[in-house]
Amino acid sequence: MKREEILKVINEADCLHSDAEVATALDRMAATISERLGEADPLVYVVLNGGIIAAGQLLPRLRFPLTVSYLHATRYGDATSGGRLDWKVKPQDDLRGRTVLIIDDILDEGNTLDAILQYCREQGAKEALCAVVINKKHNRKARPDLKADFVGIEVEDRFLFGCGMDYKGYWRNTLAIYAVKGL
Ligand SMILES: O=P(O)(O)OC[C@H]1O[C@H](OP(=O)(O)OP(=O)(O)O)[C@H](O)[C@@H]1O
Ligand SMILES: Nc1nc2[nH]cnc2c(=O)[nH]1
Repeated sequence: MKREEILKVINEADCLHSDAEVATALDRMAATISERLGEADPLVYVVLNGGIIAAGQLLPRLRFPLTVSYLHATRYGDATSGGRLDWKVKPQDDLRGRTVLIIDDILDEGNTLDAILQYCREQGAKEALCAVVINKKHNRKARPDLKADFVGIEVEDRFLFGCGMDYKGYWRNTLAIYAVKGL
């Protein structure tokens, strides 16, 4: 994409949640996570690429013992609708008997997190939980009862970017959450 097009996307986008609103949501999430997992010595996994901002903002708010690593799974690429999940890097630690917390930017249809959590449980995790900054509100979840354990903000059913989410590779690097004009 040309620089002018990249700038046009953000200039024309609707800002759905400001930096301050996302920060407040992260504070709330961190308090709930700390209450639930403060004693659990969790293995925390960031889902690359989208989870980098969520994790970078959330982890310093968690003031209890935990370890952090990453996994890499993707199913959208540059498209605005998802395909098959492509596992690029699976968790490298021994998950047996551990509490696992997965951090990602968004639970949309939920195929990504559903597969990741299932994998962790198959590997022997005692419990596998997930935290997302955004839950997208619609009735196309991979399973009707699919919910994240910790959610920051419920967002309308549009194609989003910012806060880790990309538009054709760009604009992951905002805290605020935007919807692409017309999408
Ligand atoms: O709930 P779902 O419909 O499965 O979508 C959610 C996933 O989509 C995005 O990742 P993407 O596949 O775009 O890869 P990326 O993290 O590299 O952007 C996002 O970071 C989530 O991991
Ligand atoms: N960038 C982006 N990635 C997603 N992955 C799942 N839903 C979305 C979305 O709305 N925007």
